[in-house]
Amino acid sequence: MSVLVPLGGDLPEESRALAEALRRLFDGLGISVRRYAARRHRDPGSLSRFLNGTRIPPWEFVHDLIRDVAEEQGRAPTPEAIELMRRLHRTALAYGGSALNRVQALEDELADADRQSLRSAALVRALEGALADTQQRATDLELQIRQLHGHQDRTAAEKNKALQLYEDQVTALLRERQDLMEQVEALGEELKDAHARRVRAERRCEELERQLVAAEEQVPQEDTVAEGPRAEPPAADGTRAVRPGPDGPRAGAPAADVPREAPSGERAPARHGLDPRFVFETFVVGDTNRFAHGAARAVAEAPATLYNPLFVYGTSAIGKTHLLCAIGHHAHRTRPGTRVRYVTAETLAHEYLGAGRGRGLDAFRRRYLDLDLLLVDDIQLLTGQGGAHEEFRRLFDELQGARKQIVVSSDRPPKQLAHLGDRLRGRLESGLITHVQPPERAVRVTLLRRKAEQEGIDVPPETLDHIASHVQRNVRELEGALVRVRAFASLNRQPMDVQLAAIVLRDLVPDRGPSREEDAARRIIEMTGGYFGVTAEALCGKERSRALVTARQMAMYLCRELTDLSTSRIGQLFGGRDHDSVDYADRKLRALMAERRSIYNQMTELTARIKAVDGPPTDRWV
Ligand SMILES: Nc1ncnc2c1ncn2[C@@H]1O[C@H](COP(=O)(O)OP(=O)(O)OP(=O)(O)O)[C@@H](O)[C@H]1O
Repeated sequence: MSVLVPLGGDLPEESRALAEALRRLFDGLGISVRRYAARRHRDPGSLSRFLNGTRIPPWEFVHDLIRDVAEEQGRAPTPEAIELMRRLHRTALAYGGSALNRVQALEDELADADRQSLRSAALVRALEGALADTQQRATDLELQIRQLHGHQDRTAAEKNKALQLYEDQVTALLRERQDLMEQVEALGEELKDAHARRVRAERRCEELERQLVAAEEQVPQEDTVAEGPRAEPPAADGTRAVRPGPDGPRAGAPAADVPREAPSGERAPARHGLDPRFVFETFVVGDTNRFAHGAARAVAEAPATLYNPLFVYGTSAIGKTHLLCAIGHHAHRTRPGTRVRYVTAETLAHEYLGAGRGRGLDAFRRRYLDLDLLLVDDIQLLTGQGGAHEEFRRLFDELQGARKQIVVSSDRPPKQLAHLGDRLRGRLESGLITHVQPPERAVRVTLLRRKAEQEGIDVPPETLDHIASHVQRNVRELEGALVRVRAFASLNRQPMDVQLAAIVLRDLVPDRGPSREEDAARRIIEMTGGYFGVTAEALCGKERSRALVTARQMAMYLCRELTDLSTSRIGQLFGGRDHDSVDYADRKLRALMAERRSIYNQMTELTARIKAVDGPPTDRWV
């Protein structure tokens, strides 16, 4: 809208003020009137008149100019600047213009006021709404707070009730626990007693079983040939006992007390738990055992001076027990009065557990601390039950401190005896460690020749050589092979030549890794049980019916012959029996096979069946 301003005459003050403000604003654009008029499509004349105050421009022009100047200066027009110009423009219209201008100005102002009033009314409405909302929310929250307070009170009351209940229960349980702990203590004592009684009863059973079998064998039987002098049964304490003569132990024994060679399958009375057959004189020396033999001799000749302890290790049946016993015999023979004891680690642990506490334990300790020479076989089988490792370590320290000799054997080097604990293992490593390896061929031939001589049989050298070349790892297996060849030859009335040996030995000794030996033994037990119609559990159990005893002995014999396991380990697999039981079964079966065709046939058939199967035993054994 264009506004007319009166021409000529004095300009009203208000118009001049507006024109002055417009000119200052326009200067901020930094361009000429003409150029600005061209850019905004305006008439330059009118534009000049606005600026010199001769016409009052419409508000839109003023507003545009404010915006253009702000843009030119790189900013937005400030509300204060707009308001200032608005006031100047209104004043100019009101006082500097015509009546029409004034009407127009008042209308503008009214419109502004109206807009303002509308805005204020809208604001009032919005605020009223917001107030109502806020009040409503406050009311809601108040309600929620009251509900939560109620809930909180109820929960606290319930919690207090539950806490009280728990406290009552805890008090009752604590009381019950105390009672139970007292009962546990009492039962523990009873259990210890019962355990000791069980160990004693087990030993008694073993002993009676041997006596029973020995007694049975005295009774003449149709199919049985007398067995000759019997082996001395082990004493209840697990060592092999001295059978006293009428005047005390071994009256009339040779002056030097040299154990005589016992014929195969029999055992002369033993002394100090030492097997009388195992002396240095009967030990065949070769490259694989020379060092161990030399160390054993040195220890036997001067106990507790050179190597203490002496630790001998190697696989099964390569002469470790033989060397231990030989040391004992030699020491005893050359220094009469030397107190020697040979014991398996298993027996040692049993004795310790059976000793209990108090006097029993004192007696146990005295029995060992009185010794001059302690020979412990199969240390790998020393159980840690009831602190047996610690006890043995203590005995070890005291004996060593008192300059008493200790000799220990094992199927593995001390480093691999982690289960004995670091302290005991350290003691075992502290002396001389010797490794015995399976004998070389020449030694094996010598051993076979000697065995044949003892048995009084004539075996051609080439047959001995054939056997020696086929059975390499285990002397027990080697001797077993000779027994088999002999039995087969005698039953078939054939000469013991190489052909016959080849037939008997075919597949006799399987090539099996050591880790599978126990699996193999378990399979043997299962299959022998199956063959005789009894379970493996019964075979390893305590029942002693005649049929079961024979089947059990056959299984033991086969385990010994067909695996590399030590006799002690085999005994363990048979329900925790000791190695004497296995030795006894072995001797008995050898004799029976040579005498009774039925037994030989059964053993041959069973062996063939066992060899035909190659796989792990069933889960029952796992
Ligand atoms: N070098 C040897 N000279 C004479 N006999 C030997 C020799 N090596 C082993 N033997 C004989 O072999 C049989 C088994 O030996 P021994 O009982 O000493 O074995 P071991 O190594 O202790 O085995 P295990 O750990 O299974 O008991 C014994 O009859 C023993 O006399």
